[in-house]
Amino acid sequence: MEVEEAVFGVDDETGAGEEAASGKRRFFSRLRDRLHKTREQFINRMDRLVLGRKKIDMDLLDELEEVLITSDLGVRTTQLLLEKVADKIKRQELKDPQKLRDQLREEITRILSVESSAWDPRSARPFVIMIIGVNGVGKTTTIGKLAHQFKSEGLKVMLVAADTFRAAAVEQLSLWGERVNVPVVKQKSGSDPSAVAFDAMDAAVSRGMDIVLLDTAGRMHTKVNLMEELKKVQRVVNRKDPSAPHEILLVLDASTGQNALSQARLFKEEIGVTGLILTKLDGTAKGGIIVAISDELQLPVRYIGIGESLDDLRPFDPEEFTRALF
Ligand SMILES: Nc1nc2c(ncn2[C@@H]2O[C@H](COP(=O)(O)OP(=O)(O)OP(=O)(O)O)[C@@H](O)[C@H]2O)c(=O)[nH]1
Repeated sequence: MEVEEAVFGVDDETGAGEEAASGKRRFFSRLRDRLHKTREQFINRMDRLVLGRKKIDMDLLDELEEVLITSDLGVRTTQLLLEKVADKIKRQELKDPQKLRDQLREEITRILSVESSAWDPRSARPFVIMIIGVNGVGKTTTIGKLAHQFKSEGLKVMLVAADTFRAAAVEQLSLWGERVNVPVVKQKSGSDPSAVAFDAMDAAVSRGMDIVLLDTAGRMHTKVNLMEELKKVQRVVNRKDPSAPHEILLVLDASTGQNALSQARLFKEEIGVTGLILTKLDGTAKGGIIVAISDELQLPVRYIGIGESLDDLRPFDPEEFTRALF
């Protein structure tokens, strides 16, 4: 086993609160900016729909249905939203077409606020996070960004290259390790991923790590082997620490729209996914998929990715997201 060395820096906590607040503000304006294609596809079309209308009639609801479906909210979630709107109209609580927007925003925020256990990486040591998802969705990049964030919070992070099938994947993870200055556990290409995970668990304990980020293979999700292999990694980690893995996060590429939804369905069925990370919400008009996935799968979105730089991954806040979108 090989563990690349890293030096851990000491964080300067002076003005940390202020810095966090201004970081949040900066992220919000970037989020707003990067969601512009989804906004154009969804919100702006909805706004144009109600423009100049005096009442909400069947025609308007039909057109709204089309906007929702073509914004990747999916048939099921679209029906749910339309039922809520129809219900409000029936109860005379919604008459003005101009109020439709507020109504939808409220409902969508509710859908995105999936109930879940608190996200608490300090609840165990090491806190083991398995990152899963098909190739190309942004897994490795996301691991790099997560490592950077945890490290800047003063946590000791270790990366584990359990995607041993592709030499390039191990190499890419090593580069991230160097870039954010955290150790990477790896073995030679082709070795058993669960053996890498097994050794990594020992290394993490002996080196007093706070966070272990496990990168896994992502060949096509239709291959039964992949699921079996992921389960094996999960079992091995669990044997080392009965409370681990503490999170199994599924990474999905939002720009693939309905495809991301079917991947999520399949992974959830096979593996005990605990949460989601939606990447590439920038530059896509298919961002509405986040609503469909939350509604159908009832899994919390833990992080969203809105670009390629280190700071373009943030914890997901439904309120902030809908505020930026609408
Ligand atoms: N625009 C944008 N690009 C992203 C985001 N996250 C990741 N990417 C890019 O997506 C591409 C694929 O990312 P990887 O991290 O290599 O994806 P992976 O899932 O590890 O893929 P494999 O290594 O092929 O399994 C890279 O070019 C990333 O820079 C994001 O939030 N926005």
